[in-house]
Amino acid sequence: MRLVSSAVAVRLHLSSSEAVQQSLLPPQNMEKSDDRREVVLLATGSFNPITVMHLRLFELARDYLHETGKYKVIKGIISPVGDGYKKKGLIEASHRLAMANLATKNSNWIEVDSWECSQKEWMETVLVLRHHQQKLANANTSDSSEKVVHKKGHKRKRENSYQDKTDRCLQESKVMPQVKLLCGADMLESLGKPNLWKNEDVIEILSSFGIVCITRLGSNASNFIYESDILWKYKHMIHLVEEWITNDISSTKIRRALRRGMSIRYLVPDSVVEYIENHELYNERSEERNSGIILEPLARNSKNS
Ligand SMILES: Nc1ncnc2c1ncn2[C@@H]1O[C@H](COP(=O)(O)OP(=O)(O)OP(=O)(O)O)[C@@H](O)[C@H]1O
Ligand SMILES: NC(=O)c1ccc[n+]([C@@H]2O[C@H](COP(=O)(O)O)[C@@H](O)[C@H]2O)c1
Ligand SMILES: [Zn+2]
Repeated sequence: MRLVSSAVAVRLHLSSSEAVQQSLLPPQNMEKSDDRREVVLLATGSFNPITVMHLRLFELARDYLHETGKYKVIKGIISPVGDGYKKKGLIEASHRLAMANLATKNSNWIEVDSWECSQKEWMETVLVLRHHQQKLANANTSDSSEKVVHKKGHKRKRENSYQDKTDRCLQESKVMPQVKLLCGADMLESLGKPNLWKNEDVIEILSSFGIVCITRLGSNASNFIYESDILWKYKHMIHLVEEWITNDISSTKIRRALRRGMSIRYLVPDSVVEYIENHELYNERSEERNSGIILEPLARNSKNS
């Protein structure tokens, strides 16, 4: 349930006499005021295949944001990249999507979204963030336009008066959840690779959304922020989360183990192990997919530069 400030809730839903009654009710009957900003965490990546560390990123980020007292994480979204990304060894999105769905089956807040990987071509991460932010905005607007007021025992649609619009804006600015990019420190560092990311995209990701970054062995996120002028400027939009229980699980290592016929049990969820076995995924042949092909963002950005 979405929590709105009680003042706004009172103005939106109640007549003045109801409002007076409501204000006299004991606190447990009133909608609790919660000033924390709602956040949706969006993780993009290959997920080739999904590992338990990908799931841990979400848990770590949520704990961290809740501990600040300023944010309330309402959803996590895993968005596997489309086949057009052309990364070496990237298997079909349909399999990566299916494995991610199996892996998140037991989570009541992390979901998998197929919008990005069902696009014909690879798309910049900023567009994926925009898409999910827009989806939330649409849901929010239709929610509020469907609200009804009770007057003389009748229900009617909210009027579209100036006051109504102002109320709605006030409510939306209060409750509109913010999509934030969730990533590991290696992905943060990739922002500095020539031709991989456009500067304007990095600026928009930082200024309009923000990043929650989990530390990773082999990467030094805080040093990278220090060395990058853009990241330094927007450092207030980057939440750096320390993973104390370090674990160097990566999809590359999972694929390597599989090629060598070694067990990957307990590194990925059991259902994913089973899916990989049943579909005979990941072997020397699949590792050669896209071999010799330039990664799409590199190809696209060097063409345009
Ligand atoms: N062990 C980890 N610690 C921190 N972040 C991680 C870890 N594993 C994956 N991530 C993050 O998860 C996101 C998706 O990563 P990706 O699908 O590339 O997995 P990966 O394990 O890094 O795979 P690969 O080895 O193929 O690059 C990225 O933001 C990446 O930084
Ligand atoms: N310019 C960009 O928007 C850009 C560049 C490189 C990678 N990415 C994204 O970052 C993620 C990286 O995933 P991998 O670490 O698995 O390669 C993917 O989701 C990819 O689409 C975005
Ligand atoms: Zn990676």
